[in-house]
Amino acid sequence: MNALPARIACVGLPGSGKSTIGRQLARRLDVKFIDSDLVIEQRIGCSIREFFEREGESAFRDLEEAVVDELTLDGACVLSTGGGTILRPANREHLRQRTQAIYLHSAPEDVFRRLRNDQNRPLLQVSDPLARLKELYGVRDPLYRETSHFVIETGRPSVSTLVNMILMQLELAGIVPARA
Ligand SMILES: Nc1ncnc2c1ncn2[C@@H]1O[C@H](COP(=O)(O)OP(=O)(O)O)[C@@H](O)[C@H]1O
Ligand SMILES: O=C(O)C1=C[C@@H](OP(=O)(O)O)[C@@H](O)[C@H](O)C1
Ligand SMILES: [Mg+2]
Repeated sequence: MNALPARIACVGLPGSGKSTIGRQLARRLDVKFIDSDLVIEQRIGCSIREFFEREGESAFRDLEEAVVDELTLDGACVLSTGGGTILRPANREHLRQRTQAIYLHSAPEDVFRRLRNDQNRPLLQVSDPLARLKELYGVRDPLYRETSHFVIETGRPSVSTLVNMILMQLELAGIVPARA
């Protein structure tokens, strides 16, 4: 059994449930919850969508890389990343080496259903968001897999069932203690 509790990270497409599941998982493990997007928004003083529009994606990725480097050295926590965090090789390496990374695998159709009416995802403010999600999936799915230690299928189960499934995987791997 490892020294407990571990640093756990959630990776996956926008709408795969990283923020929602990460928050519940942290509560269940009684560790701090950190959402890298919220940390970035606190630092820039505006929404990520506004920042994207004003400064462009690459300025956002620079900031994200600095924040991920910092947060993956923080103590025991559940860290929910942004969907594009895995695009930068340094982020993939930090997540792989410093955390137990969980890929919340979702089909583009599932996340499309969840995010249809969400105005806060800058990359999906296009005329055909489903086509955009399929494109993102094609590029990113191999990178999520390369980064992560566990893959969880999120298509059908509820958030609380997924949290239980993740806890079970982490217990089986000896990363968190088995519940009584
Ligand atoms: N397994 C799930 N079943 C149903 N709804 C979900 C599931 N996972 C996430 N959601 C919903 O989808 C939306 C996006 O989730 P969110 O946690 O913001 O995703 P991410 O942080 O990966 O972009 C939220 O409204 C959330 O409640
Ligand atoms: O997929 C992406 O490139 C992004 C996903 C967002 O996070 P979520 O995955 O929580 O939506 C956020 O980091 C930013 O808008 C960029
Ligand atoms: Mg999120």
